[in-house]
Amino acid sequence: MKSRSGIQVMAGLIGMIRPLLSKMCLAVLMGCVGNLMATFITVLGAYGLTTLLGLTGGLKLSVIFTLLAVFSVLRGILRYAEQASNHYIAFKLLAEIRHQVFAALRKLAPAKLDGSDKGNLISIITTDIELLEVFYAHTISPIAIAIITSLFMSIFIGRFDVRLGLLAFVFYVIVGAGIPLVNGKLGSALGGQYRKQYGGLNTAVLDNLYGMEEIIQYQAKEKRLKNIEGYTDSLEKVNSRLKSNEAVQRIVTDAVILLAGASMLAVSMNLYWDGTVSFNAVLICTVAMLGSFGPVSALSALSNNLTQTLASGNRVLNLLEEEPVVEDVTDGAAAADGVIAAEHLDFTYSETDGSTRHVFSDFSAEFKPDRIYGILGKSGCGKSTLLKLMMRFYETDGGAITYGGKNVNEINTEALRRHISYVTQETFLFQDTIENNIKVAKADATREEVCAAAKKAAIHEFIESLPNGYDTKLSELGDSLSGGERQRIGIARAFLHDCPVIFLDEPTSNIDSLNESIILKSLHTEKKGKQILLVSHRKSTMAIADTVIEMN
Ligand SMILES: Nc1ncnc2c1ncn2[C@@H]1O[C@H](COP(=O)(O)OP(=O)(O)OP(=O)(O)O)[C@@H](O)[C@H]1O
Repeated sequence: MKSRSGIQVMAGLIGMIRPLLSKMCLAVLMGCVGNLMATFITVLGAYGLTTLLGLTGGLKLSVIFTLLAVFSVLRGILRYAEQASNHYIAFKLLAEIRHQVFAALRKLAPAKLDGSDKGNLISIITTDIELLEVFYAHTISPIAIAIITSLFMSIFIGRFDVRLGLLAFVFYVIVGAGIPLVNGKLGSALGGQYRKQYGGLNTAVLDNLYGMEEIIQYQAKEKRLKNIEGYTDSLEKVNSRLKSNEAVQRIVTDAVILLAGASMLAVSMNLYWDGTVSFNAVLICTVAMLGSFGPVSALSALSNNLTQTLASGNRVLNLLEEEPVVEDVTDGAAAADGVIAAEHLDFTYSETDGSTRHVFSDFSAEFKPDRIYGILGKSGCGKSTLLKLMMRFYETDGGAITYGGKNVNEINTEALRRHISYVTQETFLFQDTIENNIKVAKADATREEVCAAAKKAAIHEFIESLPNGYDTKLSELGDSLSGGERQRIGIARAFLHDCPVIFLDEPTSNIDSLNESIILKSLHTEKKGKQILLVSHRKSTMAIADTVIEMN
């Protein structure tokens, strides 16, 4: 995984704001004015004190009270407006980022989803993106507000004496930049570690959910629980270190703010004794110093979450920038008819962790129209991989896959996939009705077409026997259906799709011989004008193949 510095992640995330820049500027402006009003509510108190003490240079009490009333009301309104704008920007951007992430996933799938790191992917899509809200709503404008208000206050204090202004500036820099930078540096590895562990925990939980039956059957509960506990323990350890960093940061920030007030008092008193400044200045500068740390101390506190936010930002940016294993062809041929051929194929899987799995060396085969081909071979020899290469889920390292003599890399990927019905070893069922699940293959199919496809796949009678028939809703994970029923729905999809090429990967592995014979008969009837490739270990299924290709 590419690792960026905090500044690089921020630059990447800020780059996405461009369309909402004007709203962000408005939010910053309201934030600055609101925070300065909050500071001046205390500073006006100091002016009032100087007036009550009868010192020169004070303001009239009526003016002070009027300003106090105006500032108090406006402060509230501006704070609300600033927060509302920031959240509007944040949620608009989150929606945009989600669009971008799903567009990236569409490009990266199916190879990316073939990998093992699904839990991590889910935590990027859900919690990591969610965390960016903190960056957009509570990070960018606070940084801008802290810089602008600190400069304003340094100038305001500096008007009494430049040295006092400089002193204030130095303390603002320490609280607003020094402490967060040191804190961020100390916590950045921890923030990254926390996000990584969180992704790992997601993967482990998903694994256990999907493998619940195996866990129960082989009594692996203790071991799996230990595995989850391992993740939660290390998450807790990282979290408690993050929390103790946060506590130290708060203590140090408060101490520095008190030191700033004391220093301002000491230095301004010295200048007063020298006769350089009035007693007014001593009072007002000290109160202004103590009352103006709101924006910079917010920055200081922000560094605690910033490490995690930036780690999340890094993971989201990595996903957005990830190059797909295969780029879709959009300017190629629109059709993929004719003989399908694998010509001297070489292929090796490469995992993100650097490991590889060599599958093909100089493999060749040919598949002609109007025929059913059976593909045989021992487990793991690459039968499914051959189908995936023909679907162009992966690109070959050497040799070529051709359709009617055209290289698969020169055929529009969308047209290619529209040309093929691909039934995988596992049929995914959506939480929808059975009819809609079959209609995934052809959205505008009529009920008659759906029934016809279901009959060919030997699932019609079963569906009709359900109280709600084709309108039956499938529960989550489709667990309410048996493996064979799921498989037959997958096959019904392929019949409904009605393509010139059909790839079936172990289509009958869970199906009884009666239903198998109905499906095989349907395939036999359908084979005219089609190329059907059948991967199976079952002799009875292989019996309908016109040609059997043995893979070694
Ligand atoms: N996404 C992947 N990343 C890395 N290796 C993979 C991936 N998919 C499959 N493999 C490996 O490639 C080899 C070929 O896998 P493939 O699924 O094509 O075999 P198969 O002949 O269809 O096996 P089976 O008959 O058991 O279904 C196997 O060793 C498998 O572990």
